[in-house]
Amino acid sequence: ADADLDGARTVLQLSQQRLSFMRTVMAAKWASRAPIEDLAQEASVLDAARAAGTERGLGPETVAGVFAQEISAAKVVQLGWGSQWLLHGYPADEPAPDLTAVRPQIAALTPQIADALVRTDRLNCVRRARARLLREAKIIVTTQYVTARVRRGLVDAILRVRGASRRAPCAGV
Ligand SMILES: C=C(O[C@@H]1C=C(C(=O)O)C=C[C@H]1O)C(=O)O
Repeated sequence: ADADLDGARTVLQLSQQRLSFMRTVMAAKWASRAPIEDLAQEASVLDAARAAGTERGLGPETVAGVFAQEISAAKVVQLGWGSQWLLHGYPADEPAPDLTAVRPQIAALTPQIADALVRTDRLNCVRRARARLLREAKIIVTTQYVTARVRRGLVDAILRVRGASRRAPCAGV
């Protein structure tokens, strides 16, 4: 069961890494006047998440549920930067990044997150798992513009991840 908490901690660390790309993503969109939300890109992220889950014996929709929260978090952070630049201007002489260069780096985190999720499928057997993870999330997920609600969304989605087949009872976990 401690392994499950450990796996969840790793997912939170990788989520923090993923969110730390979002300032760059927003800068690229700002320069090209592209909207924050890109539904085609979201669909491809969710497809990759389902496939990664299935490959690892996880319920694909439960893995997609985690990535739905990753995406929602990503948009909150981008909106934070967009608001900041609307109010105060985009930083002088900061070059515009290339979105097509950043997205592969973000995509590379998907299998890593899925690997860590494999270790969390018995989290439901861990005492006070939600409270413990919320406390961890506050320490680990510190990207600017992340809110308590964003952290809660991530933690709750992690707690819902399950193996694809029927589970043994918690006794002995
Ligand atoms: C990160 C991006 O912004 C948004 C968030 C996404 C994500 O978290 O994967 C995908 C598409 C966008 O709605 C992006 O456009 O790549």
